[in-house]
Amino acid sequence: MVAASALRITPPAGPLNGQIELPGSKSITNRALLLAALSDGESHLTGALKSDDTLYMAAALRLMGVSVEEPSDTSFVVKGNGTFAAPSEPLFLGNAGTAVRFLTAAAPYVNGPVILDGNAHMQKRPIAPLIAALSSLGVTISAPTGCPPVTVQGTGHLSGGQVTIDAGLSSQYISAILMAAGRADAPTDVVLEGSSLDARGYVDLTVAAMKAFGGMVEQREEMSWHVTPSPYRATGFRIEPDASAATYLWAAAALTGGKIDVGLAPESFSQPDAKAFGMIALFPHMPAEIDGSQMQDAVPTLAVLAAFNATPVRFVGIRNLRVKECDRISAVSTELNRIRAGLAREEADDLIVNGDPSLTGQLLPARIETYSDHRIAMAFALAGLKIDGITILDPACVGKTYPGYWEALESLGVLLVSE
Ligand SMILES: O=C(O)C1=C[C@@H](OP(=O)(O)O)[C@@H](O)[C@H](O)C1
Ligand SMILES: C=C(OP(=O)(O)O)C(=O)O
Repeated sequence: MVAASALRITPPAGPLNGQIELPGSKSITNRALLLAALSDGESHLTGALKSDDTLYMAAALRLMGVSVEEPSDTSFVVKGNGTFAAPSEPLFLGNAGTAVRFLTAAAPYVNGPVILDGNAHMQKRPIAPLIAALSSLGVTISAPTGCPPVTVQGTGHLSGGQVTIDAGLSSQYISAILMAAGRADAPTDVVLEGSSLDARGYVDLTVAAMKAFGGMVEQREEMSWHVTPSPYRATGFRIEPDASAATYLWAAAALTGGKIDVGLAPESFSQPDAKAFGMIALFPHMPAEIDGSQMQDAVPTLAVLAAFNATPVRFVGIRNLRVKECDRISAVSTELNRIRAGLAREEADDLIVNGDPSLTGQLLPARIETYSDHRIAMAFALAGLKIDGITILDPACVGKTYPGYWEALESLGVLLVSE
């Protein structure tokens, strides 16, 4: 079914009820793969996500001489020895932000040249602040366009020291440096420029994953972290289910008045997007303003849900959504307006959704453009649970993080027709 060029969704007649086994967390899987590769010994990762983003990461590590085996659909066995071989070809990482950013900071451990590249979308996603930070640590590195491709001349070492980084565009720059710094020659102080950090919860995930592999890292102040080098230790590591994936199912249940068990209570996730549950639970009385800065990947889910809310919702703190897989502020606004003109608008970097519960049950034919962005496809499928006529173009793009998404909806009784 995912080979179809479009999927038409039929609104279910009643509430969606059932149980769904979520895929593993993308963020945690890609952290664990890198940390296992930087460890000496054999790590067993279970509950892992197998999707475009994690398979690009695994393939890149193999090209750098790391043994990465896949004994099952949800596990990886990684044998690292703490060094990376020079890859014989450029590392192609699709549109996986985590893989590109994390491997860029780890590339100095290669003894030789490394080129990190991605698809056309990735070649528009900024990486200059990470390049500047690594240069200041003495790494020979360049990315002439400010986006991938990135070329690193590795020496097998990272010096450590003090590094200041502008993480205004992505928290992944900090996570990348912290993980790499665990193996540096000297302690590293990572200091953030500015006074606030969007997506801070992802840095907390990084710190937790480093500690699980024996890393020594502490947050010293609001805006600084200290890493003491110590060899990462291979370990058995269980990856938690993906919280961003859970948001679609929580929203599907809220929209249809059903109950979907995703196997884990919202408060049990350590990933930032689980916070979105608090907003979903308020539907159809979501607040007039939602700050998306600490649950960024859940904003498309919340925005589509907001289209059916009793009152309008303004999303603030979402500037970074412009540099994700696509410009998500513009994509969500454009596609909501495709369903019905006036349903959403952009105001500077805010998104305003003019919730209208009377959309429910209407026939509003709309072919939703998904911009190769898994989250646009998954979020707009939710509109198809309430409105007749919603067709999702390029449905296979969900393979970036949730290849089983359409099957999950079908297992809940949603009728999908391929076109
Ligand atoms: O560190 C991570 O795993 C992630 C951090 C966030 O990105 P930014 O830090 O670029 O906002 C998030 O959007 C992305 O899906 C995963
Ligand atoms: C922004 C995302 O991904 P990444 O930055 O890891 O490519 C996402 O999964 O929504």
